[in-house]
Amino acid sequence: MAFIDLMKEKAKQDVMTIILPESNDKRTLIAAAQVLKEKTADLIMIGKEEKIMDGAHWLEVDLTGLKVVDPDTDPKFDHYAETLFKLREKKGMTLEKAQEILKTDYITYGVMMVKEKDADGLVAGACHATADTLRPALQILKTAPGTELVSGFFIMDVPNCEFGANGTFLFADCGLNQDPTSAELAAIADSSAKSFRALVGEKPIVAMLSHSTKGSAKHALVDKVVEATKIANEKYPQLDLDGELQLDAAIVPSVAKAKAKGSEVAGHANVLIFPNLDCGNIGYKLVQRLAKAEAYGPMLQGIARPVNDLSRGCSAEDIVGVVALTAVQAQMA
Ligand SMILES: CC(C)(COP(=O)(O)OP(=O)(O)OC[C@H]1O[C@@H](n2cnc3c(N)ncnc32)[C@H](O)[C@@H]1OP(=O)(O)O)[C@@H](O)C(=O)NCCC(=O)NCCS
Ligand SMILES: CC(=O)OP(=O)(O)O
Repeated sequence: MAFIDLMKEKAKQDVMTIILPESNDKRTLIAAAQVLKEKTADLIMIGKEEKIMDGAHWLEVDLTGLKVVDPDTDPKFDHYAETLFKLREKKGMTLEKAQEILKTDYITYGVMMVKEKDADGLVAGACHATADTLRPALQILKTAPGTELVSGFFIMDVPNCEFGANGTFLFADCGLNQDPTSAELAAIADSSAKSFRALVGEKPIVAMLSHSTKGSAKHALVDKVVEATKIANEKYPQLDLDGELQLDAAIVPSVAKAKAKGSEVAGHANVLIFPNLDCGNIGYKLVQRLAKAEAYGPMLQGIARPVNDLSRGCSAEDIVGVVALTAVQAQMA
């Protein structure tokens, strides 16, 4: 069974409530209809019911079962405004500002619903840049206890691929941390291994990627990954993790033999940790667009409750996939 079909089956076993706040986005409406039909989640959209139903009618999709929350009439509006004000008061938030944000920013409204456990998770980003999608979640939900930082990953499902876990990989960080330090890279590796095990269900084999394999190049960029590998191996000795490795040495057994003899990770990696966001973001888009891989994300890991992002280049099918993965994360939260 394909990875995403397994996720959908899991999601159906204990149905979670997921918010899709971008009710003005056509792909989101199409995706919502499919999610409701496949019963992988109960859905809430934020906005004006009449407008959403008009959109659905025009797109000829069926949104029967959808719950719509309108901030203008929601009886919980005042509670959310008061809570947001209190949460962010030290950062200069006023009650008036909180009310204004919640009237106009549906993503923040949805994040407040997740915070207050009126929903189990949220997916947005089809028509908002990542910074605008994730900032409210980082500010309001914060990092999960026991986690050093929030990071962004993709599950990549590559067709006709013998590498990774039968073509399934986790790539991180592809969405959030722009220039992680060595310590942050090590923390991203640990979170990624946990996410891979939880979602893909296989043993994570983690490669710390670089343009160098085991000292083949010298540069401060390489030193950062060498240090990250050292920190990760000291801090998380239970992980199968190695670095610094080039991508071919990380996933292709024959290249690993030549470049990284003796490494048990090289040639077998299924969790790929990129040295910075340029590499991660460009790397996932290359694999998605040129190898025609399914790319689900950017998913967040290390956040207190499930909120996940999308690329503005996503399809309705991608949204359906990320909703299923979010529901599975919510089941485990
Ligand atoms: C997400 C992002 C906007 C946050 O940075 P920012 O707007 O400068 O905001 P700040 O650094 O002030 O962070 C806002 C809050 O989030 C928290 N935060 C930011 N990054 C965090 C992380 N990785 N883990 C945990 N918390 C984080 C901060 O601590 C801060 O909390 P506070 O306001 O309670 O003090 C920034 O990291 C970013 O732009 N990332 C790249 C996104 C992107 O364009 N990706 C490419 C496409 S996917
Ligand atoms: C993940 C990502 O790159 O998002 P966007 O395409 O919206 O910038």
